[in-house]
Amino acid sequence: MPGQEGRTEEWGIQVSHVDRRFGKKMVLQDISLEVKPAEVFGLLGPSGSGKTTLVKIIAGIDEATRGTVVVGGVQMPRIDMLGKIGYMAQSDALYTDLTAKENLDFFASLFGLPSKQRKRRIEEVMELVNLTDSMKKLVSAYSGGMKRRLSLAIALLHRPRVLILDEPTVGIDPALRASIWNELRAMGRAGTTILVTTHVMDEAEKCDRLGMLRDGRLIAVGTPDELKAHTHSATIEEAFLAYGGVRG
Ligand SMILES: Nc1ncnc2c1ncn2[C@@H]1O[C@H](COP(=O)(O)OP(=O)(O)OP(=O)(O)O)[C@@H](O)[C@H]1O
Repeated sequence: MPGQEGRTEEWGIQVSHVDRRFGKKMVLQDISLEVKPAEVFGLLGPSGSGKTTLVKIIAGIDEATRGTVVVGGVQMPRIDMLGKIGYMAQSDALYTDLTAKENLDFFASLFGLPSKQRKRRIEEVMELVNLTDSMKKLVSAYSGGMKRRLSLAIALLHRPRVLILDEPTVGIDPALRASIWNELRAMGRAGTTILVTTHVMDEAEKCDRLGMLRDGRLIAVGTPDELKAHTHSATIEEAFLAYGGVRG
């Protein structure tokens, strides 16, 4: 239907021959990868390997020096994709002098969430990240982990078809981390395409497929089992090291 969101099968991500250079520094080199619709795809790599730079380009916040990125059939960056992509940055983009509820209201209107659905959806996402009791608190009084959780709630608010999460569970305790991952898996099954960066190996195991980045290059792509089998490794960490990665 014209003007309607695409069908689930259209919401994949295609990255083709992407370079990103900052001055003389080549931060991403010839990255090509495909995230299939409704897949949970993990980007794994040590600090400084280029994960954030790559997800920013995919989300349309930064632009490649060379190469193309297509999300949901649309070449990025495109301002009108804002409402279709949920992006959670590594540093929280929150208004600290507002309450959580006020932040959610602001982003809900920015995303064009119909006001009828707004209240209910805000309650749902806050419940999901276990912040219901802190809805009216000023964000300046939130801990680091609470801010991460609120950022995640905001990224989920408009039920985006594509969810891009940059280290979403940093500073979040193991029990809540497990419940957030359960929810991400459920969203994947329900048709959301999810791209997530992580340092955490047990999170990597929960992804359908993984891309391993080192020094701005993609050194391996596959399911966790494929990557382990290919390198005769017992764990993803061992596989990563076998592919030439370094510890994060
Ligand atoms: N705006 C910029 N100008 C110059 N260099 C940059 C810029 N943004 C990123 N870089 C460099 O690009 C490289 C990759 O950074 P990036 O943040 O993408 O890595 P990362 O894998 O996400 O690391 P981390 O896990 O620590 O977040 C780093 O060497 C960083 O210093």
